[in-house]
Amino acid sequence: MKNSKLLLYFYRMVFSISPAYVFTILLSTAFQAAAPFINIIVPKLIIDELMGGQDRGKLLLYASILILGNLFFKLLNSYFLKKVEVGERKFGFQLDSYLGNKCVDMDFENVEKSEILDLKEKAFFAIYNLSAVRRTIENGAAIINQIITLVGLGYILSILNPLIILVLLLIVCMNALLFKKMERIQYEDNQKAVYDNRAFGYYINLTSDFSMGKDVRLYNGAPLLIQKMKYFMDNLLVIYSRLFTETGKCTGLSNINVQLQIVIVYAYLAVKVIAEKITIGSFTMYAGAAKSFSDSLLSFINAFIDINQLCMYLEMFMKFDQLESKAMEGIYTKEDIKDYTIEFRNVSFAYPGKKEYTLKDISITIKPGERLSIVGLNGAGKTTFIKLLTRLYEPTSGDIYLGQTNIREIKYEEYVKLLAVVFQDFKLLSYTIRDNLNVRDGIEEQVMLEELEKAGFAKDLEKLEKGIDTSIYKDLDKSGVEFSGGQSQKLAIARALCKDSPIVILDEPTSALDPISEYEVYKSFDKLMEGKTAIYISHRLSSTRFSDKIAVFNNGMIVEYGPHSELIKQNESLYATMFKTQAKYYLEA
Ligand SMILES: Nc1ncnc2c1ncn2[C@@H]1O[C@H](COP(=O)(O)OP(=O)(O)OP(=O)(O)O)[C@@H](O)[C@H]1O
Repeated sequence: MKNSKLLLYFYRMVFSISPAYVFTILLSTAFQAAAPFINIIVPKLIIDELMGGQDRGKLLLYASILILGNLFFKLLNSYFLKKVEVGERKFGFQLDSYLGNKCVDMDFENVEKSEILDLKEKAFFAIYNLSAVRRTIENGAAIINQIITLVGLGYILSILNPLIILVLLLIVCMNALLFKKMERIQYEDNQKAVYDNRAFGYYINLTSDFSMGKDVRLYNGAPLLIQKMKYFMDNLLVIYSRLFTETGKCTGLSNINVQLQIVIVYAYLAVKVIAEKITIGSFTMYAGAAKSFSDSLLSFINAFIDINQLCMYLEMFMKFDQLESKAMEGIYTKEDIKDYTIEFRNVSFAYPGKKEYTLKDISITIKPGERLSIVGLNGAGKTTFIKLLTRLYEPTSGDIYLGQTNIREIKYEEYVKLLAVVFQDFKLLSYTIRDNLNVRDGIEEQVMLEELEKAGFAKDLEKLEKGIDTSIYKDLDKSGVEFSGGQSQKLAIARALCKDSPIVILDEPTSALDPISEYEVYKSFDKLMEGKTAIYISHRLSSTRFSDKIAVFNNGMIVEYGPHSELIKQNESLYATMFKTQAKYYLEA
């Protein structure tokens, strides 16, 4: 994308997030640009008056303009500085939530793609480590500011000698080239450091992630962690030491240039004064104007180069911002769907970046209200089947229908209302139980309590002092409770039930429940599902007794399908073998 287009896109986005912030910056910029002129023009008038007429009235007037003018601009600038600071904070929060929404809306399959992770890393690095957004806004303001100042000062200097502008321009350009070189080195090195930064950050987070504490301690993980951290830290140090050496050289050279410029301008002005071509007052004014002109020019060029350089980073940010979410496509709403028959038609699926298919030519129909149990050996593709049904991934080929509608054509946020899912690795949030269960508009406390009871959590709830208002985990509430695996699973089941969706999907729903709780859950399965379609994956094959149909997955295919009573009769079937092996184990024990 061309830089001008990129910047237009960017400033439009900033303006759409916070128009007030943009206006404050523009006003602040205009006042900042006007301020220096007082200190360049008025001292000349004072000095000339002192060397000439020495009119007290005039001197008093000039001195008053100088003092009051400076005071006025100082007050105004510090007022706007504070306003910009507050605006910047507010804009920062708005940008955080904008990016947060972007991440949440991103297609799930993108979350696992390394190129997308890298893009996100680069985009976030630009924003949070390089403050690319703030710098682009500031540079934009600086460019406007400097243009106003340069036009004014350029006019003053052109009265002296237009050539002086040329000399200043040359020296400033030399400095600008050095600055550009520094920026390029910085960009290259920052890009090189992306992977090492990500890996180092990952290991650093691991050290402070207490949920990993048990595994780290019991598997002697600390030395390996330290070793990995050191490895990536050493890589980063090599990159950054080159960066600082190179940028140091550039800074030294540019300082020499600045001194050279001072010598040239002062020598020229001194010659003019000696030749009585200009007054002492004019000497002061031109010297001040030349210094300010060169400062402004350098700031202008630097802001210009910096903004161009930042475009390289902003491009990552824009690419990330423009990632389209397939999940957001679709036209139909929940109300348009009258028939909840689920149909997989010749569905095959390979994970992104993988050649081999995890699911191969799956065709199956699940009628409304039916209970389907999915069983199979580890890695057979059971969870992947659920991921496709829940649209976390799209089939590589084939289609999934709900009634007569391809699920792709249903708006994603509407589609997920039809599903209540408990994944193997479900996550509860660090809110209260009530907030975790508040998954449907208008849900009442009584319903939450009933679903908690159905999921077998009633007795646990009685023991909680704050009942349904107990916080889960201690992240945000000191009195929060760390529930056991089984208790958490009951809460996750209750949350799914609270959604009151016509299709319930449970992946290993009872794996963490004690045998009695599991028995209770299965006993009340009819009540629990209440005519909903239920799909569940379980390695405990006793659960299949409660299902209407069983689909046996092997190597990404459905190899057996039917009710328990039929499959168990086929002695050689995978299902019968698995069922009998488990039953034998229990009986022998
Ligand atoms: N995100 C992923 N990227 C690449 N491959 C994956 C991903 N998730 C799973 N797989 C692979 O897909 C295959 C099927 O995994 P899946 O989780 O569907 O199996 P499963 O039948 O649910 O297994 P289990 O009974 O162990 O839970 C496995 O070989 C697994 O390694």
